[in-house]
Amino acid sequence: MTPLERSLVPSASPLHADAAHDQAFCAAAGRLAVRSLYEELVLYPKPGLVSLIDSGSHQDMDARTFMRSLFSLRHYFLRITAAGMAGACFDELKRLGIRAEREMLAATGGINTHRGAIFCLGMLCAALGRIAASGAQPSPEALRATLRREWGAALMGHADARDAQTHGAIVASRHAASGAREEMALGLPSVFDVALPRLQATYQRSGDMRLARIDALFALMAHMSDTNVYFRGGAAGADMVREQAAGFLQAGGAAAAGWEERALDMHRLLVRHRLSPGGAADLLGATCLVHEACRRPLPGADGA
Ligand SMILES: CC(C)(COP(=O)(O)OP(=O)(O)OC[C@H]1O[C@@H](n2cnc3c(N)ncnc32)[C@H](O[C@H]2O[C@H](COP(=O)(O)OP(=O)(O)OP(=O)(O)O)[C@@H](O)[C@H]2O)[C@@H]1O)[C@@H](O)C(=O)NCCC(=O)NCCS
Ligand SMILES: Nc1ncnc2[nH]cnc12
Repeated sequence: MTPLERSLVPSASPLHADAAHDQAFCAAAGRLAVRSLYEELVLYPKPGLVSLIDSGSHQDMDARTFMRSLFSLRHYFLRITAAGMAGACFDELKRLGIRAEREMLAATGGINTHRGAIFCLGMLCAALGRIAASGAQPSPEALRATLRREWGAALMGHADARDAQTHGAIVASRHAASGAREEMALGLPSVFDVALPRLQATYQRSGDMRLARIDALFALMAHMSDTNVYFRGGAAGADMVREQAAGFLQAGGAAAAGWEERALDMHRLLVRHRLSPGGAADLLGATCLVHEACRRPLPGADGA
């Protein structure tokens, strides 16, 4: 851990006496969150999305924009883990999230690369910190229960209180579609009930994490309501993304022969229609974070 990382964890949690352990844990959780978003970025093929190979349906951003964004977020995830560990209320977490959004926009020249990720992975990091403070090990069940118990009511309020004309708000007013706020208020059902089981099943069968992430991404696209897709493509665009992704999974997903060509076909189709499932990309990052954080203890966690 660097001295700067150490200084970002202001004081040990009152519940957990060992400051060095707390600092190591927050630094490891922060690095894992950034790495999870990096794993999402480098995955290919991803229909309509930016990768190292191409910019999908985007004209104003490429992989370099995402790398700049990730660099700007490295201290945020550490800070929000520490805040969760110290028992912060939602308003404090929100202040950190808003500051991180500002830093991301400054790093990308005003382009929204990771707003959904700042929100969803940020809350997950806070929950990881909270669990570590109690001396427990993270598990998907513990993460979900912590989100509900500690910040559930405030997240419900956040979902109801739309204060700005964001793309998500515009979509909510035009379509019967939920978005990041509702997903978070319900405790990330798309991550815990849809993407994580799919990622784990494919990984168990194939032992190949790339294939597992591909299947998890397609499961998300087939299931969720992604305000990015609705904003650009309306209900017809959202139906197209869901049907195409469901068709890919019905054909056997990433386990079936010829899966890569089928995924590329969908990529080309979405690019033709200018559709980009950015919400699904963010939730894939969240799924990778949950999977890795629960697989083995993070440095600094009790027993690690
Ligand atoms: C709660 C907020 C995140 C705001 O949400 P809201 O829905 O009101 O506002 P949006 O600005 O639209 O942001 C929502 C972002 O969430 C992602 N997303 C979409 N659907 C879902 C979903 N079902 N579940 C989870 N996440 C979802 C999505 O992120 C991706 O979209 C980015 C690009 O989006 P956009 O700006 O629309 O850009 P383009 O398509 O390029 O636009 P055009 O070219 O067409 O013009 C992409 O990169 C992904 O990141 C949405 O962006 C939040 O703002 C908030 O409350 N912030 C405060 C911080 C906070 O509360 N923190 C708490 C502690 S962490
Ligand atoms: N790879 C990606 N492409 C486009 N939007 C995204 N939002 C998060 N990750 C993304």
